[in-house]
Amino acid sequence: MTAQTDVAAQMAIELRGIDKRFGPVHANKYIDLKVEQGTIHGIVGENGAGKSTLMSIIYGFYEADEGDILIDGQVTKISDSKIAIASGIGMVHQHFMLIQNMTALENVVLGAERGIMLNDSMKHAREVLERLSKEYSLEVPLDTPVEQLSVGLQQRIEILKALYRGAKILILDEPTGVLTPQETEHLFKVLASLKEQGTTVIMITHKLQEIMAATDNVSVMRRGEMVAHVKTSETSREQLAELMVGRKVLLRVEKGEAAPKDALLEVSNLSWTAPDGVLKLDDVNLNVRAGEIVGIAGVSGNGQSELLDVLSGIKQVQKGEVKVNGHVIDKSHPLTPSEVRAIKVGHIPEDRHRMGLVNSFAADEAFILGYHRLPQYNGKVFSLRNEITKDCAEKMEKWDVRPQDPNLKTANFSGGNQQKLVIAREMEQDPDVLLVGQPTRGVDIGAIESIHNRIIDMRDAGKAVLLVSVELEEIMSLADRILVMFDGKVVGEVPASVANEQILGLMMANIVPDEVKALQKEAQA
Ligand SMILES: Nc1ncnc2c1ncn2[C@@H]1O[C@H](COP(=O)(O)OP(=O)(O)OP(=O)(O)O)[C@@H](O)[C@H]1O
Repeated sequence: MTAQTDVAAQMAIELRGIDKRFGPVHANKYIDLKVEQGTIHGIVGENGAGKSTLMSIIYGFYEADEGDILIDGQVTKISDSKIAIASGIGMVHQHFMLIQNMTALENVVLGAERGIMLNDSMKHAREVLERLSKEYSLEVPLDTPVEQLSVGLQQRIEILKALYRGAKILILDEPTGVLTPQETEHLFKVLASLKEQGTTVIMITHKLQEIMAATDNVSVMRRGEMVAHVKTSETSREQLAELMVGRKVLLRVEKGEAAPKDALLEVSNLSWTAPDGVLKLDDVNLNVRAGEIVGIAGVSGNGQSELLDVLSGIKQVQKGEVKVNGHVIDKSHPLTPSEVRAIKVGHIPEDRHRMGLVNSFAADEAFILGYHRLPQYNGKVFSLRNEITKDCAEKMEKWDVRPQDPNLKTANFSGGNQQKLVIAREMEQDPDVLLVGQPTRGVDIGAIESIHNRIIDMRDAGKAVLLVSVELEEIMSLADRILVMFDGKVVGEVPASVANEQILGLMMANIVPDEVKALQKEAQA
């Protein structure tokens, strides 16, 4: 054995010259990567840099046009996921691959056992899963249908599924994008215990503080190339951001004082009950004035999503009243989402896949989605197609959506670029009231900077912005006033100048600290 193969043998996985094109898009350009055994290795890079493509090649979803993959020092041809799994590779995708009406146990066993799920194999699987759950703090209710479980628990099932199939190398694509801060903390504990037992973890994330907290080494991609490999202990968030984007990035938002005027959005005594009888919005009262950003903080699942859905017309008002720009919306005056848009309310939905885009549409079609009934488009979409495409191309350039191809199907854009498409569409309509849900989920650091600046520009242009985000840092740096929701209620309000993580964290658990109570009394007086 040569000295060189000795070095390679310590690597759990090594990539040599991996190259991949999708038509004209050169997604991975001769990538070299070494991932040491038993480490947590971060992969960062702008939206569209080629991270997911590279991981999909390792997992056998795509085959590289050129290059070699070495597992434990051996060149391994991974032509499909079955071979990847047999080679000890597991992957947890950004969008989970679980069958919603099956239980956790059934999901884990599905596909891993030969033939039908026999009682014996289920019994064995249960024993193995119970052991794995204990060993790695991955407790989940094994017999509950997945659809009834939180995203955090669903992610644990995905990890268990990979471990059950014998994964020694676990790839996580953007694992914390949909997790609460508590769930994220728990996930990092799980990853640390996996590492302790010798598992290698590769994690794609846009969150540089997570890279700093959880990884041993980081590789940086930019525009299809691998531009740097660094030890986490020898780098900083600022340096990583600069390596990713190729320029210095401002990690803090800069904004002046707000100059709010009259309320453009007024919500009075709004309640909404889900079809299963659960009260999701409980007597919500709030207003957003022209020229201010009101942030809503809270652990996800406390009514924020339903609030945005009702305000945007996706769900109908059942009780109470919403006043937008002088228009009253209530039970007897409901409005559809396109009618709400027509009264100049923009909506950037939290879930771009379910609500923001239609995957089979081309970018230029996606760009007028929701606005196609406005007089300028209604009945004319076909005859105006060339203009719509040209307009879309211009906006894509302005918003740096990559690739700048208005004919590309939305499904074929990277996650962050899909988000930029939705944001560009909504902001370019120049709404008076902008409802924003998780605007930077899955978005890279350079694009976050530009999205944050555009939200502040909207405020400074006299628009009313209601921002829902599970990222406390985002809420604290953008909002002028912060409301906290718990169990469908607004439990309190804090001026951004006073807010900090501790105060908001307590309020998110329905404990209003004395200093906030005093401020509220003062405001009432
Ligand atoms: N199936 C496909 N067909 C055509 N182009 C594709 C396909 N999959 C990815 N691409 C393109 O390849 C490039 C790399 O995309 P990829 O999803 O790997 O980026 P990423 O770094 O993971 O981005 P993000 O952080 O936004 O998820 C992008 O330009 C994307 O549009």
